[in-house]
Amino acid sequence: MSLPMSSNDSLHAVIRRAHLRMAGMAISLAGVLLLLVGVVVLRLYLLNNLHLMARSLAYTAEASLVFNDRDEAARMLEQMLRGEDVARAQVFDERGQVFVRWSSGQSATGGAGEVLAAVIGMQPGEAEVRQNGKPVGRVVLYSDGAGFVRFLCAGLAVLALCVGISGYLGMRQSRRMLADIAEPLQQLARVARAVRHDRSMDQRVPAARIAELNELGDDFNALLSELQMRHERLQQQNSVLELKASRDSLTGLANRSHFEQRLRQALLDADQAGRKLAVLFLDNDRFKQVNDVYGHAAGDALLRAVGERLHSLVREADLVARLGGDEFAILLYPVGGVDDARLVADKIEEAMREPVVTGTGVLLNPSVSVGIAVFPRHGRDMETLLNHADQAMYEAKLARHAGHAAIRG
Ligand SMILES: Nc1nc2c(ncn2[C@@H]2O[C@H](COP(=O)(O)OP(=O)(O)OP(=O)(O)O)[C@@H](O)[C@H]2O)c(=O)[nH]1
Repeated sequence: MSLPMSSNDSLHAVIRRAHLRMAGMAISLAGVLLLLVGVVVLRLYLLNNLHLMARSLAYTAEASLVFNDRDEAARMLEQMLRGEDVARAQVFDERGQVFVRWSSGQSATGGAGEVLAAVIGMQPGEAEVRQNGKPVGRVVLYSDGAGFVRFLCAGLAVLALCVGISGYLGMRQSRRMLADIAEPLQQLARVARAVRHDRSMDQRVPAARIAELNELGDDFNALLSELQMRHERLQQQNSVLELKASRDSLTGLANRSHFEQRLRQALLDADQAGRKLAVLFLDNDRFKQVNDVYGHAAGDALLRAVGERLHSLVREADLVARLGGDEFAILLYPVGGVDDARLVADKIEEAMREPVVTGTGVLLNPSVSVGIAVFPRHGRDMETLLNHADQAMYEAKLARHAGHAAIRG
């Protein structure tokens, strides 16, 4: 059976409509057939009944006809037919003349029964009146069709009840089917939507009662697990790449581009929040000599050691970076002002007093020159601040070059 469907019909609506139609059609068909069979059987029964009644009247009317007593015949008809499903009765004498008539008057069905009886071809019930085997008259009875009307009313009421009950059962059945078929599909759609819109791959389709749908859900879940695994692997690889892209490979500190990115963000934030930040620019003193005298590996060891010491001196929120070569930078945010930044610079100088021992046992005296720039006092943008700090560092280095030895052998 094909059902007309609009593209927006839900599965629930389709199942419910199909159930209702099937139940309605089945019950209507069965009901109409039963009514037809019932009418045929009832017609036979009523006809038989009418004949029996006519025969019994024929026995009773025998005396009235023989003694030509019409009053007695009329009384007898009234007595015997009142309350029966008979509309009219006629008693004929032996010449075929009407001897007496009887009518029930206003019928309970208002005439509809008689029309119905005529429609289904209900014939009158007849019986001969005999005396000593010789016919002396005839009794004819016409049905008032009340039996048919009662049967039809009861039949239609039962049919309506059956349609109602089957409709209700159909709805219940469709609800159960909805739970078994539509709900797993809805869950599948919900999870697919969550994956598509929110990229949330940790949701799974619950188990379904129907084997095929359960298998579909399992396959979908397996696919999701695979996708989730790949997604997590990609995320891990991305974060490793991101980390690599923002780190200096020698010291493990932030590199220049990451430092500049963080500095830009911090400047925006400090500007909005009315806070201060400081940039410390650091350059190793006479670093070239380390490389020249002890080799590049010793120079690397010194750079790593300086990086570690710088990192250990600042707060978690601050950022230490190697800008390249023997240059480092520190972002202090938030900071109280120039004095706080100077305190950090002093701590750096203090930390550099401790010599560095390389893997090959070479003892190196680290020394760095530090320049300070504070936002907003020395500049409001990154370039100005870095230039200022660089200039300050250069001046500090000039002062240092006077006497400090960078290498102690
Ligand atoms: N070992 C090592 N050396 C590096 C690295 N990157 C740059 N250098 C060297 O570091 C030296 C930096 O020297 P400069 O800053 O120009 O000079 P300096 O000797 O520190 O002199 P001042 O800064 O004036 O005190 C150069 O010789 C570079 O070749 C590195 O990753 N490892």
